[in-house]
Amino acid sequence: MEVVSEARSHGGRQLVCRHASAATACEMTFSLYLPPQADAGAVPLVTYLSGLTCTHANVTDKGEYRAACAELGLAFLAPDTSPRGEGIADEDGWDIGLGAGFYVDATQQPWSANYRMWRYVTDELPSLVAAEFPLDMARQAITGHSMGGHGALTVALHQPDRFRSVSAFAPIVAPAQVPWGEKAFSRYLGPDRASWRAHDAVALIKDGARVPELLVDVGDADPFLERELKPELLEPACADAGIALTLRRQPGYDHSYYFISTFMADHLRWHAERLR
Ligand SMILES: N[C@@H](CCC(=O)N[C@@H](CSC=O)C(=O)NCC(=O)O)C(=O)O
Repeated sequence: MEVVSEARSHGGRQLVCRHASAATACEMTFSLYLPPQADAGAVPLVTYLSGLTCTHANVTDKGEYRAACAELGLAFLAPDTSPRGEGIADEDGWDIGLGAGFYVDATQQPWSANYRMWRYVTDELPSLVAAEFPLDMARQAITGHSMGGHGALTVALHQPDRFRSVSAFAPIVAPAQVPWGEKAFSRYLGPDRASWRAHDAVALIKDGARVPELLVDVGDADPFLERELKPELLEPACADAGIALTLRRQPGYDHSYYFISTFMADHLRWHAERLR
């Protein structure tokens, strides 16, 4: 692993790192913020999964998480959203291919050669950062935005014992039912819709997956709300499953990092309470 850049921020360290990934068979870049408390011992880890078109850099530059992480003693990990590099499969459109890995392990050619983002974010990257940095992996939380909100929800629903808390900003809650998800899953997972259920938060909950509670913020001026995000589908699913859902519709907010950064500290405080 190579540290590409390091900068002091709020008394801690903002790192950008690159490494050769076995999961995606290419070089991957991630960012990691270590709060000042990491100088004295292992700190809890919040993983943030980003949305379509993003690299690690979008939230690192615009997410405004560092002041709260420094105050609360939280590390903040931001992976990339897809494999990248020469020879990696891609297709026209910002909602498929590069920047749009959808946090699944593709089973279909040509995608399956590199698009193994599930394995990357659930196994390879956590193992790497646990070995390299002072992180308390018994205290983990996960969050994300849009496609990354879908990733955070599905990862936590599959691994409820690993994460003490899960939240999301404007998540795609039922990708198998909306155009972004149908496009990605048909390419990456193939035509058998039964195989999509393992990567659809609403379907997972209906099929018995459980977390104790969820915090979800959406902006009511988000242009993707009705067609792609459909947060209302979470409400009956969580009610039937006994999952305590806090779904907040924030007036006037859109889908951008202006929205995410407004509520970032709020989410981090919510996670910190559960990571104590
Ligand atoms: N075509 C636009 C819109 C892409 C966009 O809004 N991407 C969101 C995530 S959407 C769901 O996963 C995003 O986070 N963009 C990055 C940012 O810094 O705002 C475009 O290409 O900009």
